[in-house]
Parts: sequence; C-alpha cells; structure tokens
Amino acid sequence: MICFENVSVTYDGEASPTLKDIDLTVPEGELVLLVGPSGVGKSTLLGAVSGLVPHFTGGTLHGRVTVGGRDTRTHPPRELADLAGTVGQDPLAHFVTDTVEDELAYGMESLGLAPAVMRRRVEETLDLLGLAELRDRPIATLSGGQQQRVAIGSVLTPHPKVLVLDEPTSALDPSAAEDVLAVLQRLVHDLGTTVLMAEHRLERVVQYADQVLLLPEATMGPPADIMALSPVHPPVVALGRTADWDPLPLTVRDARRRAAPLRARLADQAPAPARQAPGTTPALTPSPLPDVPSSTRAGGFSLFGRRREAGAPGAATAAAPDPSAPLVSVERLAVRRGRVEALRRVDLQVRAGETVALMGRNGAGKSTLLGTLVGTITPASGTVRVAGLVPHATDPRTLIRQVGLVPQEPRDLLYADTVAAECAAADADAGAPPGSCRALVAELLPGVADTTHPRDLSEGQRLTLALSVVLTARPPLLLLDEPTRGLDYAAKARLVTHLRALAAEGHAIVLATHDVELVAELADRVAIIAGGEVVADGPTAEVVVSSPAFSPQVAKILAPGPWLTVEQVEEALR
Ligand SMILES: Nc1ncnc2c1ncn2[C@@H]1O[C@H](COP(=O)(O)OP(=O)(O)OP(=O)(O)O)[C@@H](O)[C@H]1O
Ligand SMILES: Nc1ncnc2c1ncn2[C@@H]1O[C@H](COP(=O)(O)OP(=O)(O)OP(=O)(O)O)[C@@H](O)[C@H]1O
Repeated sequence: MICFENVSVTYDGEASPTLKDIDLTVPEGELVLLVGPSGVGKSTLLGAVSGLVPHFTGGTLHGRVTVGGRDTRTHPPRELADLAGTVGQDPLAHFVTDTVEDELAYGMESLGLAPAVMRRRVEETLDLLGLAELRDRPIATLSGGQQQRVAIGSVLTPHPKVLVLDEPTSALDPSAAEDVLAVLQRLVHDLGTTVLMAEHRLERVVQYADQVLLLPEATMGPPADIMALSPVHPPVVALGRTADWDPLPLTVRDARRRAAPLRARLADQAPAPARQAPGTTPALTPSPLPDVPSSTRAGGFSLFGRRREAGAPGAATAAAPDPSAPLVSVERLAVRRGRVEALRRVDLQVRAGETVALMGRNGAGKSTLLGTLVGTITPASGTVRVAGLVPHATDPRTLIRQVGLVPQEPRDLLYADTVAAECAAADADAGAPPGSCRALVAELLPGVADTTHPRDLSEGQRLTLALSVVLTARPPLLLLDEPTRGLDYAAKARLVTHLRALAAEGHAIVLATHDVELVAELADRVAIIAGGEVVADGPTAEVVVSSPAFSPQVAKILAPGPWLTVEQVEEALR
C-alpha cells in the first residue's frame, strides 16, 4: 500500500541526506510501527508518505514514494486526502476549524459525504475517543491531550485506507492511549486499514504492531526480531534481555509467564532507591543560583513564556527563604478557566530536593497547576506560594530567580533563529558561563546542529533545547510539563541523570507527565489529580502500583515484588 523505492531526502542547506536509499513496502491492512532514535528521520519518512515532504518542508526528495499507487511527488497532500489521513506531532498545526465537532466533520465535508453519514461518524468518534462532553468546546481551550484526541478523531471520521500517525499517543494519558490503540487495531483488523505510526513509548504500542521498521537502517521485520537488535526498546524487552529470556517477551503478560524464577531470585532483596548519591555533581559544573539578569532576551520573553515588562521594577522582593519551610505551598487552591472549574481544593507541598510527579487523565488540571506555580494563571481562591512569593502577583524578573517552566509546547519558549543563538541568549539570561546551554543540549541529545532553526528541529531535539534553556537557569524550582515527548530512551535516561543530580543539590522538581516509566525512574512522590482535585499523594512506589494505569512495566511483571525499574533489577542481580 505504501512503497519507497530508493528514496533519499535532503533538507535545504544540509550537507548529507536525512533519509538515504530507503526501500520498503508497507502491505495493505498492516500496522507498521516506525522506531528509531530522536532526530533520526522518522517524521521525515512519514512526511514523505503524506506528501508534506518536500511539498511543505522544502528540501529534495530523490526516488519514488507511492501510496495506493499515487506518486506523492506528483500528488500534493490535498490530492491524497481521500486516501490517507495524517496526524503530525503538533495537533495545533493540524486544526482548520474552531470547535471539536466541526473539526471531526471537516474531513468528511471536504470529501462530500452525505450529512447522515457524517452525523453518525461524528457521534461514533466522540464516544470512541471520550470527547462527547467537549463537543461544543473551542479547540483552543482544550488541554494538550484533549487536542491530540481531536486530531486523531478528525482523521478517523473519513475512514481513510491509510493512516500516517506521528507519535499519536505522546500527550495521552495511559488509558486514553489504550483506547486509541484499540480503535486503530480494530480498523486494521476489521476494515483492512493500513497504519504507519512512529512512536517512542514502545511500552504502549509494540504489542499492536504487525511489523516494526527501524531507522536509520530501514530494517523491517516481526516486532520480536527487531526488538532483539534495536537500541530503542521498552522496559519489558530490556528486562527480557537482562534475564536472558528467549524468545523475548513483548507484553507484560508474556513476561509474567517467564518471570517466576526471576521473582524467586529477587525475593530476599530490596530495590536500591533509584537516586543518585547525594553530592554527585551533574555533568555541568554547577553555577550559583542566578541573579536577576540585567539583559532581557530578544523579543522580551521570560523563561516561562510571558512577556516581560521591560524596565519595570520588581513588584515583590524575595523573602529570605526559611530552609525548613516548603518551597511550594498550595492550599485550598481553586482555578476557573472559562466555564471549567479546572482545580478545586488542591493542597500540595514540595520541599527543596524533592521530585514530585503530577499524573492523571487528560484534562485533569496538571498544566493548570503548573501555570499557577509560574504565575501565568491566577487562582479563583486559595493560596499559592513559591519560595514565599505569590507567583501571579510577582514581577516575572523576580520570580524567574525562583522558578522555571518547560511548557507542554516547547515552541512557546523558543524564538531565536538558530540553536546557537537560542543557547547564547539562555546563557546571558541565566548569567551562566557562555557555552553552558549548548553543552547541555549536546549532553542530553548529541547531533543537534548549531545552525538549525528551532522550527526545523525534530520534536525531541526541540524539547531538548527548551529543557536546556530552562535547566541552564538552574532555578530552585523546576517545572516540566510532559518533558519526554519525542525523546528516545537513551535521551530520557540522560535527562533523568541530570535531573537527579539537580535534585541532589537541592532543586525541587515538579513534572506533569503521562510517562509512567519516567515517573518510576525519577519521582520521589506522585500526586494523582482527577477532575481538578488531588486524589492521591504519596511515595512513588506506593501510588503507582496501586493503579494499573500508572504502573510501570517492571512493577506489573514482578508484582507483588517492590521493583519499578530495570535498573533496580540489574543492580540486584550484579
Ligand atoms: N524542514 C526542515 N529543514 C531542515 N532540517 C530539518 C527539517 N525537518 C527536519 N529536519 C532535520 O532532519 C532531522 C530528522 O528530523 P525528524 O523530525 O524527521 O526526526 P524524528 O526521527 O522524527 O525525530 P523525533 O523522534 O525527535 O521526532 C533532524 O536533524 C532535523 O533537524
Ligand atoms: N483556556 C481555557 N479555557 C477553558 N478551559 C480550559 C482552558 N485551558 C484548559 N481548560 C480546561 O481545563 C481543564 C484542565 O486543563 P489542563 O490543561 O490543566 O489539563 P491537564 O491535566 O494538563 O491535561 P493533559 O494531560 O491533556 O495535558 C481541562 O478540562 C481543559 O479543557
């Protein structure tokens, strides 16, 4: 159904091709999973199928890509719309209408489907993707995960023969991801739809794949064969490799069947805490917490995406911190966003050196809570204090000394024309030695070019740049909203090492994430938010294992043992 014949893609200004001599065939009615390290060219390959590469991205494509027999070089994306539905990494770029219901109907309207058919499919899709309550909502007011569901729903309604999906579950909560994958599997099995999907969180998807395509080699084969050699693989495969299980399990169920001897070996041991020893320094030499920068960044944006009032004097002064007091103190917090009561009766305390994960369904209120901590969202009632300051009433230049946010959309933080310029501005803002931010980018994700425009970076590269900009400022409180989209497992591991080291130095970290594996590796505590309220708050090991949706794979495989990560098991077996 999809054919690549000797395909190479070279972006303008690049010396070497991003994709080189790719030959492959995706058969009709199969779900093929595209995997590979961050920045290897997965989105480029998907873009060549949907026709976005090179029609919209620029660059040169050599060779031939056909979808259902149509050559994507001579058929621009609109001439493929009846055949292939595409969801890219940025749902906002995808939307053409303003409300959820209109967006679900739009693709069918352009294809001229009968109104009765359109009505039925919109209703079906609203139910399938849990969007019924949001049907009249303006898309701009939805949470990140809610937007991603709408983007997926809008390509499902026209029933295309081919679906091209770029990290379709990256902003979804674990159960929403399962729902979406179950829908895709049903389309593949019942309607013979062909799905080509790139995804980093293989623990969510690998069991649904008929074949896996690994870049940069462009090797394609059965999932177990490819996972045996792939540098990117989910924890279940890493555990299988550690325990020498053959054949390699791809699902928790398969692994549990083999795990009895391993469980017995581990029975009298306790996991080492998944933390770096205190005093271990991060790869970058720590600089003192920055003073208020005298320069403002070009465009006047602060590190948390708010326009600075140039020259405005500080509205509040930082009180000398009391070391015994929590760095973050939230009491009886309520927040309204339009008609929505996004948070109510929220209490949360975070101390210096603690890492707290906020988890919960899409739309639960996680980003809203981070927004109140960084002062971009004003409470309706209750109190929020960060280092003794009231964030929404504090001058950004004062607050920036205490708190930095990597937003869910890293683009919101980036405005320079090149990676190098972005990093230089971050160093200047933070008062850090020149080169600090650039060194951090290189440490977290090697291979990012200095001269690339942040717009042209891959998803993982762009997130790494945004993370580096904020981490360079080294604020006492670090807020990270879904900090692993687009990151491969190795980049995630390096980020975890860096964040652990910062926590060991006394920085507090609050992250909102659906990445249960990251939480298992990193967080001391987990707070689960549901319907705007904190419904659980406790040590990671206790909270995540009490809910299958938030449990990492290792915990499920080795239950009732207390193990959360492959790293802990490896250490115990040494
Ligand atoms: N329009 C463009 N112009 C120039 N370079 C580009 C453009 N789009 C992508 N690139 C570069 O091509 C490389 C591959 O990017 P691509 O987005 O295809 O990677 P990816 O495998 O999807 O990454 P991720 O896993 O982070 O999403 C990256 O180095 C990126 O900087
Ligand atoms: N500007 C807005 N106007 C109205 N409602 C909004 C607005 N922004 C967010 N909301 C609503 O507030 C609620 C909380 O949204 P929030 O973004 O905090 O959720 P979240 O837990 O971060 O979700 P996700 O996991 O999908 O990112 C959701 O119901 C969302 O639809």
